[in-house]
Amino acid sequence: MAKVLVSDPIDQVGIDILSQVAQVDVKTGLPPEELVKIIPEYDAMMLRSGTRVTKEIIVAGTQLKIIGRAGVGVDNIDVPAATRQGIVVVNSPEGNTIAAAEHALAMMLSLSRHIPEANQSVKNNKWERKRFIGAEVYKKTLGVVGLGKIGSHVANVAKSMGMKLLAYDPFISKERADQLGCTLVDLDLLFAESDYITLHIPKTPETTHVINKEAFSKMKPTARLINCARGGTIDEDALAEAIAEGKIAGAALDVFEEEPLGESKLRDYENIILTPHLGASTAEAQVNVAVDVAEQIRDVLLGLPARSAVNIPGLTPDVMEKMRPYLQLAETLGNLVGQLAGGRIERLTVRLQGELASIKGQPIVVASIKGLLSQALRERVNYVNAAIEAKERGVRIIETRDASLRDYSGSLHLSAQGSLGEHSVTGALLSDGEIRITDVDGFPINVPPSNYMLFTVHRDMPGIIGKIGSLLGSFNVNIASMQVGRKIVRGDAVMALSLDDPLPEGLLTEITKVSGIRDAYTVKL
Ligand SMILES: NC(=O)C1=CN([C@@H]2O[C@H](COP(=O)(O)OP(=O)(O)OC[C@H]3O[C@@H](n4cnc5c(N)ncnc54)[C@H](O)[C@@H]3O)[C@@H](O)[C@H]2O)C=CC1
Ligand SMILES: O=C(O)CCC(=O)C(=O)O
Repeated sequence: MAKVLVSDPIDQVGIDILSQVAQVDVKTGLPPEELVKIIPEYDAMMLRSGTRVTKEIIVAGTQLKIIGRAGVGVDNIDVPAATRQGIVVVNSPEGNTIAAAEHALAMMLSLSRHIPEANQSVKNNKWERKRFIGAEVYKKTLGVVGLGKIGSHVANVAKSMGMKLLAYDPFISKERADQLGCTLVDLDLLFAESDYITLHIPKTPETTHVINKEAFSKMKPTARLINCARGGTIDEDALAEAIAEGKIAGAALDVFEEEPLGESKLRDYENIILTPHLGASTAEAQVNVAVDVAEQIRDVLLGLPARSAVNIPGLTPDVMEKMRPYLQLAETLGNLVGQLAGGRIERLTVRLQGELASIKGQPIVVASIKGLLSQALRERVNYVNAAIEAKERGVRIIETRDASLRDYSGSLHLSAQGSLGEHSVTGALLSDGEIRITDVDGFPINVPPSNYMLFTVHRDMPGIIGKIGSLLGSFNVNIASMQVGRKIVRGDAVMALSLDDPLPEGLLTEITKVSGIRDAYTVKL
C-alpha cells in the first residue's frame, strides 16, 4: 500500500480521502533533518505553509510521486528540484481565495477603526473613545497590487463598500480590470493616489521588496498598507522606518520575510497589525484545500492525472483526456525513433501533420520526448521532467507543423538526429484509436506497434524475406506480422516485423550478415 506523509495540520476530511488508497502518517512540526530521514519510505507528501520542502528532502524522497500543497503558494517547495526528479507538485488554486480576500478586508477595516488597540484598551479596563477616532473606507481609494483571484475578490467587495479602485498588474487586460471596476495604473501612480494599498501578488524576483524605501516616499502620509500575500514583497526594515517617520499611517501584515516572525521592529508600533499567516485559516477554506489536494494525491497514486499540477505545463486533466490517444501515439513514436537512432540523440524534430497541425503541440512534444528518453531513463522520465531531461542531455527540440499533408486524419512525424545518424518515423491514429506506424525512414508501411519488433533496410530482391523468416524460425522466434515498404521496385526497402518473442542474443548480427540486408534494428515498445 502507498504511504502518504502529512507534515502540517490538514483537515480530517483530507486524511479520510487519502486513507482510501494509502497508509497516512500525520507527523507535523518535524525538523528538516528528521524529514530527510523518513521521507524515503513515502510515495506522497501533503503540507501547508509550515513545511519547507527543500532540495535535500526531495532528493532523499526516492519514492515520491507527488507533493500536495493544501493552499495556493508553492514557494515553500523547491519546485525545480521536484520537477527534475519527476515529482508532480499540485496545489489548490482556489480553495482559500475567499478566506484570504476576507482576511485582507478585515485587516483594512481593523486598521481604519483601530480594532486591535481598542480591544486591548477595553480589556485593560479603559474606555478611550476619543483615542480611537477612525477613518471610513467609503469613497477612499484602494490600490490593489495583483489583480488575480484574491485581488479580484477584494476589489469586488471594496467596490460594493463605495471605494474607488486602482490596480497594478502587468499581466491583466484592461477589459478584465474594467469588468472589476478597477483603473489600471502604473505602480508610482497607485502609490501616490491610494489611501489603502493591498498586495495580492506571488513572491517573484520582480515582486521582491516591491514595497521599499522609495515606494514609501511616494505614498500619502495617511496611506495604510496591507499584505496578506507573501512575505518578502515588503522590505520590512523600510516599513518600520516609514512607520516610525510617519511616512504612512499604518500597516497590517499576515505574512513575513521569515516565518514564524523572529526578532522584529514591526512589533514596536501600535499602528502595525500582525497576524500569524492566518489568511487561509477558516474552517471552510481548510476543508476546500484539504479535499482539493487529497483528491489529487489519491488520483495520482491511482495513476490518474492531477487537475492542478503546477509543474506539468499545458497538461491539465481535460487536455490530457482529450489528447490521450495522441499522447500515446507520440510516446510510441518517440520510443521507436529513439531506438532506431540509438546512441546519443542531439536533436528531435516533432512535426504535426494534417489535422494534427491545428492542435496544441506542447503536450505532444512532451510525450514524444518522454518516449524518446524512456529507453535511457525508464520510469525516471515522465511528463513532469521530460523537457528538462532533454535540455540537460543536450537534445535540441524542434516543433514544426505541416497542415497541407492529408494522409489519415492527421499524422505525427518524428525525426531523431543522433551520434549514429538520423532516423525518422511517422504514425497516425485509425478511427478506432489504434496506432499505426505509417513510415520508417521515408519508406511507407502500415503496421501496428508491438512489444517486440524488427526493422530491416534491405535491397528489394526475391528470396530475402524467406531468408529472414527461416533465420527467425531457426531461433524459435515467432513472427506475428510482417510488412515491406518500398519506394521503387528492386530499390531499397524496409521490412517491419512484429514478433511474439524478443530476439535472442546474436540473432541481430546473423540477420545483418544476410546478403542484401543493409541494416537491421531490434526494437522493444
Ligand atoms: N495569507 C495567506 O494565507 C494566503 C496567501 N496567498 C497568497 O496570495 C497571493 C495571491 O494569490 P492568488 O490571488 O490566488 O494568485 P493569482 O495567481 O490568482 O494572482 C496573482 C496575481 O499577481 C499578478 N502578478 C504577478 N506578478 C506581478 C507583478 N510583478 N506585479 C503585479 N502583479 C503581478 C498576476 O498577474 C496575478 O494576476 C499568492 O502569493 C498566494 O500565495 C493565498 C492564499 C492564502
Ligand atoms: O496553508 C496556509 O495556511 C497558508 C496559505 C497560503 O499562504 C497559500 O495558500 O498561499
